[in-house]
Amino acid sequence: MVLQFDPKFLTSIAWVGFAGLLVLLYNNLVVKPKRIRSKLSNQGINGPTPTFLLGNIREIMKACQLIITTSKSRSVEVPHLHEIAPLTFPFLNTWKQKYGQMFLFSIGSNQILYVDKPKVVRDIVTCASMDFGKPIYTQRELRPLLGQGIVSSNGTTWATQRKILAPEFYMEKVKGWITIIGESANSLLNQWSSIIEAQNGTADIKVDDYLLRFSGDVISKACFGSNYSKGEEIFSKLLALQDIMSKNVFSSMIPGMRYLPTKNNREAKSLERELKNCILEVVKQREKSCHRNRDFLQMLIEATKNSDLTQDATETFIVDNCKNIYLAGSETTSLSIVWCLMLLASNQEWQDRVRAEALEICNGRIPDSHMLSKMKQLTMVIHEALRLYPPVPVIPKEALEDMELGNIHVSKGVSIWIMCLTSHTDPELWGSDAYKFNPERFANGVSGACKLPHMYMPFGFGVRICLGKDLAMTEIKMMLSLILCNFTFTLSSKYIHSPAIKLLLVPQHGVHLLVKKLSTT
Ligand code: HEM
Repeated sequence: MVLQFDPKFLTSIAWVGFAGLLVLLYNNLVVKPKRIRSKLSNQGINGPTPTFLLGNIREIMKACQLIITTSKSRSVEVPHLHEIAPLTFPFLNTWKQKYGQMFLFSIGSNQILYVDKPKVVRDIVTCASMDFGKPIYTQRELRPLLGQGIVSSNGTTWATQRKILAPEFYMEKVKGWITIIGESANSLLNQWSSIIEAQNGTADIKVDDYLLRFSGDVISKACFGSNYSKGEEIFSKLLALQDIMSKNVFSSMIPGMRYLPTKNNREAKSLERELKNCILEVVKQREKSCHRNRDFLQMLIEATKNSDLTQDATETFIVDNCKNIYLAGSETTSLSIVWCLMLLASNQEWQDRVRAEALEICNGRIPDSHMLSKMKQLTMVIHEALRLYPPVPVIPKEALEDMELGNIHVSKGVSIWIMCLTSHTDPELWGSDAYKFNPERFANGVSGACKLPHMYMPFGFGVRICLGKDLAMTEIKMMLSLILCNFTFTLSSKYIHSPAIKLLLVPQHGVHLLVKKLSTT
């Protein structure tokens, strides 16, 4: 029997559907944001007026553009004071002066509550509720990059992923990777030595890419074991995808933007597909081979074997989490080393101090984890660099349900930005030298350095705290101690001090160092 419908009936259905869609859009783009704003305004929290669809994107882009233009002509010198929030987030700085330590602004239709008040930050940092998660906009807007992996997922999906992934990065596991880390670091030393030799004793080296290769190399080997050359291919595709996505981070948040067939969107889609195929190819090879490595990829494969996930869900779980570990673990680590080198190059006294410590402990050997744990002065320098130049300068969260945070009623759907750049340099918490490089403040740990230790959060906070913290600290210490034992370095005249945001806190023009072999006499 063939069902026949009256065309008039079908037209009315289409109109009802269209009207429903309009109501839904009106509700999401106008009614909901207005309700959120008015609820916060009643609690004394205000902010810049948003425009329809764009929110405050125009002001944000204008402020950032101004900074990019002026940075091109900025002088070479590293400032005596490392006050970088006004350079990197000029719009937040302006609004903070106008609306105080808490205000609301919008990116597209996303309502963002900026919080800088120590008492409220403390309540947020200690909130263990599962209703407090990662912003939904990161899942939506950064989907090609992050998929539904651990970095952006929420609820039970996140809890399952964390339970499987976290033990793989405990210190005991990291100790098992120490040879891989040492070998990858050694390969950088050999490359720099050859360049220095070829340039008669002093080389001007832009260090960023070497360090990114180092941290990518470590993850490739730790995650993919013997298939690590495939890991390198995956890493370079991910970097290309990250580059595309970081170009229009704000405009991609305009509602509907990600559906348009723009050049960027098409390229991102195609790279996303290639990445998926690459990772699944390695998985297939593994399943055929009788040789089973005990690496991260194998653990992901085995975790899905005992689950009731469908074939599609299994593939998504493996692919997205491989991508997440590369993204979360490579550039963050390499940037931390780059900022440490910049600070040590411009503070000769500290460079000499940490070199003396590293030489004494290493005594000509590649350090093991016990030797690394004895490097107290180096740990102080790393903490100080992470304080002044945290690679993740803003930690975004979202109220997934209506909730109370530090006496503020926050509606479901409000994103909350905790900016560690500012909490790391608040003179009330760190003293009058808060903007100065002074690793000595960490001589008695974080609690000795800061009046409210929870305000130091380079690795985030709460249940979502970085799970690669131990691996990152081990890599940073290994690389820095070996560089210090083999080379001396100062800032090159090519270096332009220009911290900028490209998803992470990066030196916009890279870090150029003048590097010499350390004389052993
Ligand atoms: C110095 C280097 C690193 C820094 C500064 C850093 C910083 C961060 C920050 C700020 C977060 C967000 C925490 C939050 O939302 O409260 C995070 C999450 C995460 N990091 Fe790291 N990270 C680093 C290295 C690594 C490494 C080496 C790995 C692994 C290979 C890694 C894996 C992750 C993962 C998987 C998450 C998501 C955790 C979750 O949501 O449950 N990170 N990291």
